[in-house]
Amino acid sequence: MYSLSQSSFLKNSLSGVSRGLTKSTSKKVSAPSVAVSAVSSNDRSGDRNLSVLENTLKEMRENAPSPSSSVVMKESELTVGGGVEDVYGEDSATEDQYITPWTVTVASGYPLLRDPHYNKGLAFTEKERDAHFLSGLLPPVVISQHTQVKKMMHNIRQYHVPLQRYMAMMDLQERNERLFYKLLIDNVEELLPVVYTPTVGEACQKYGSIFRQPQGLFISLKEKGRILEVLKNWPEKKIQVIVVTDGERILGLGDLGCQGMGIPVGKLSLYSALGGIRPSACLPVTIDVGTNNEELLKDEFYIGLRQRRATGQEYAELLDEFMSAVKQNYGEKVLIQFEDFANHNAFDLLAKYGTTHLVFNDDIQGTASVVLSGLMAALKLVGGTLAEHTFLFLGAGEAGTGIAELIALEMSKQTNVPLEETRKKIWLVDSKGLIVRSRMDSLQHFKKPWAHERQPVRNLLDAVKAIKPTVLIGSSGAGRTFTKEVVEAMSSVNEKPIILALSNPTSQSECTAEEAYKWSDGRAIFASGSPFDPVEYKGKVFSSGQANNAYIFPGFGLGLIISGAIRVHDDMLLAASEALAEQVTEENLENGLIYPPFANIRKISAQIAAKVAAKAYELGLATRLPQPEDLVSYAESCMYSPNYHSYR
Ligand SMILES: O=C([O-])CC(=O)C(=O)O
Ligand SMILES: [Mg+2]
Repeated sequence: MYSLSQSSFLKNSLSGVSRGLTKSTSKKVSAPSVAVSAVSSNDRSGDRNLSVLENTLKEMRENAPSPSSSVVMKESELTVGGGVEDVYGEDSATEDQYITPWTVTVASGYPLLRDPHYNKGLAFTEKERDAHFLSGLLPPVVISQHTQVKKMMHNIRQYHVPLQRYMAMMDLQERNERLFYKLLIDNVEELLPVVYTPTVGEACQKYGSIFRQPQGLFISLKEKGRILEVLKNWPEKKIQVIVVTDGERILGLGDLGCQGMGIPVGKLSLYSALGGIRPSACLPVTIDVGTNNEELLKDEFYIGLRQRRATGQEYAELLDEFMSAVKQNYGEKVLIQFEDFANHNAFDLLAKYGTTHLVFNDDIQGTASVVLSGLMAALKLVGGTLAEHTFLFLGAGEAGTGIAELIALEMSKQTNVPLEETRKKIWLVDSKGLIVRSRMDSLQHFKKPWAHERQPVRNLLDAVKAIKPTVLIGSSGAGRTFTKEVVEAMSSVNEKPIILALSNPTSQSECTAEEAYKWSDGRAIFASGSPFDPVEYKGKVFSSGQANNAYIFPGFGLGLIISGAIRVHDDMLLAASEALAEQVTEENLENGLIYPPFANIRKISAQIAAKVAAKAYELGLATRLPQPEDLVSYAESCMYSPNYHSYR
């Protein structure tokens, strides 16, 4: 049997493999910075499987979204599972990472049908069936991937319960990864709400009951002291993006503990589908330090540690060990996206690791970038510059203060007015009312920059009346807080009030699209974090955009990866906002849409990636040299394609 030391190497785009080399040598290859480690044993079916291996390697070389066009390759000797060959790019993290304690067979025959990375189901051709011992294992018919997509869509549409659709999609991902991504990419507008918000929220709430297969790495307090070892248990070695949560603030649903895993899994499937990052380069991680959710602690199906959350030093040490282990195992160019941490950790983690790691907080930075982009587009409808508008937020956490800061930064760049001044155009309301100077002493540190001079105001409605904002942004995670009175108050002071209800999932949205249009008498420019269907009001159909960080993070991450960026910089967020806003057409705007349709997201992601990468080069933060001439086509050429390849 011909097997690979961790078969998943195959799924990593590969730069080359050679057999029987045991001496350390080095050579130039024109291909990416990824690795293969192949292990041959004495099984007689080796040669059969080899053809799969070679073709798969070829396929992956063709399909490799790697930043490197040329890397030095080394072969060295390992002693795992028999005669060994190992090839790895020099910019891989450490050689040691390829010494793994076990091997996995690259399947042919029945196991091939059970391997989601290579399985093509009924799309295996006659020749492939003959060559790979599949004859008789499949019914006679051979169908195309296109027909498979059609069939799956038909099947999924039979389910009327969103969670069933979600489970059908997860099953597909476990069965046939390429078909899953093909389906998602080709039907992105229909399937985004299934694999992402709002359904992923319900999936997390019920994750214990629907859990079937681990889709990511669970790192709990039990793993303290051996997180590096745990990382090595993950079958993929060349990781480019990690999305990590500790489950404490999942969407607007609160503490879901270990069951927050649905979020990194969902985000990373968008990284691949929307941003073209190879699925095998994506690692979902949930850090389990317990949960304070009493219901989950009592739930017999709960999958996490049954204890209250560790905090303070215990928490910090676990996170620190994780961050160090990631860097040690995957190198410093792996992107770590923090997702759905509670406010009290999110800001500190970003500040702490922002100077040592390539980190990005999606809720603070991704949401900020997508909202700023929507505002740039909305200004084309309402007129004026950013600095001529007044902003009021409900919610002063990660999203609220993150967006506020990016708006203030952009205003400052546009007007040459210091940040301290531009911030004064932005007001935030939290659970205690308007954030004003007299509350300064009791405010959490991330709220302090927003404490401006004014009389205290106790609630949102009074704040709208007092501030008379032109833009109202909901980022509190609390649903139904933009009441009729609030929307009417916005509409009484604005011809076209801009109203963004960002909280997710739909149940937590500050108001519905229908409410926004009805209560503003059809004048609101509205977008929301979770999608709403078009609304008919007074004979006119109103479509609203989805102000969701899903527009940003996939392209943003791609831009970081293709430039080999080593740090995230705020100017990259601004670049991403501009790139996205440029994709909004006149026609979109005429229809009240301040975001382009998701149907074009791969092209949009390439544009975002190019602008982000260009900024990384400009700032001297890019390590992939020389800079490609045409970054947009380079980004496109690096994107993962879910089309099948032939295994001849
Ligand atoms: O996941 C989403 O839909 C957007 C997001 O980051 C959040 O709400 O936390
Ligand atoms: Mg989030």
